[in-house]
Amino acid sequence: MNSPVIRLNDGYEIPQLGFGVWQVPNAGAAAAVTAAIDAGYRLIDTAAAYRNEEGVGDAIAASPVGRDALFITTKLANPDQGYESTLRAFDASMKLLRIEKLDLYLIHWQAVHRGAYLDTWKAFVKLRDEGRIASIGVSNFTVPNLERLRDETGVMPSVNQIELHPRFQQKALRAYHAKAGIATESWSPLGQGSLIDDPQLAAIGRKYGKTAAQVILRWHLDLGLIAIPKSVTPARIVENFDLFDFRLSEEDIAAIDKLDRPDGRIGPDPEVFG
Ligand SMILES: NC(=O)C1=CN([C@@H]2O[C@H](COP(=O)(O)OP(=O)(O)OC[C@H]3O[C@@H](n4cnc5c(N)ncnc54)[C@H](OP(=O)(O)O)[C@@H]3O)[C@@H](O)[C@H]2O)C=CC1
Ligand SMILES: O=C(O)C(=O)[C@@H](O)[C@H](O)C(=O)CO
Repeated sequence: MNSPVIRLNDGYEIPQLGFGVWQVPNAGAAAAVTAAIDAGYRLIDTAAAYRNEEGVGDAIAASPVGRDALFITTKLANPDQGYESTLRAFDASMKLLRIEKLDLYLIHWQAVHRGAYLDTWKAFVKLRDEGRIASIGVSNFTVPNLERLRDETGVMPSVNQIELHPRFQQKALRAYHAKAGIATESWSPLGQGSLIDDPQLAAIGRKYGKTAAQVILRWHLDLGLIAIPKSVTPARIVENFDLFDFRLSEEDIAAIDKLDRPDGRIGPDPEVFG
């Protein structure tokens, strides 16, 4: 079964369920991405900072699925922020990925102290206008900086990829995205694996004959989010895509809603990181 898709504010469609490759070594990236494509994933999420774009490129080149059926995301690394440096970094990523056109390019972090995200965004708009990228977006951006991009360039990001999982649900930012027409993409959707042992999630899973991981990922989909779980374990790669034969009840969604914690963040704080 195929992943459902979400329509972005620029008219392009993105698969709702994808495959992330942070912490997958370059040498193992081709095998992991090939297993993911075999399992049915079409969205692959990498980044220059992951240093595995070449391995991802190997899997794309060898894929039995045509390039047009795949949706490739990469991200601009923080030290490359700035107008000219972004143009150079984009070329470097495309050389490693060995593709003609990128589906989605993200500014990895707003990195406010660098003072360069606006110039970076202007370079993104140029690359999009030249047809080298379909969709442009950001990651780890806060509302004032999203609005600054829109106000200064007239282009609102299509996606904001943010840390989001049942213990850190980002309700306020999600509500803003919904009003502003920005798609929310959940990074570390499984809480980096920390939520898998939650007994409540396992109990919900038993009702559907599913694992806690599948319940969490189904929750992302039922909320209308894009989720990009990572695994290098072939059975888990398959398990995490086996979500399309059930939906969570309103009661179960309400129970997961209560797992949200003000201190539930696992990764860096976007206000200061980068
Ligand atoms: N924009 C950003 O700043 C960030 C983006 N990301 C993106 O989000 C993706 C996903 O986030 P990530 O931090 O990797 O964490 P995830 O929430 O996807 O969790 C991955 C961890 O969970 C384990 N796991 C996966 N599936 C299962 C399962 N079914 N049962 C039990 N354990 C499981 C994996 O182990 P194993 O691999 O050993 O199977 C791994 O340790 C990244 O790969 C990256 O693409 C992530 C962080 C920041
Ligand atoms: O995985 C990513 O996309 C990240 O940005 C993380 O590596 C993040 O930089 C981090 O967790 C650093 O500790």
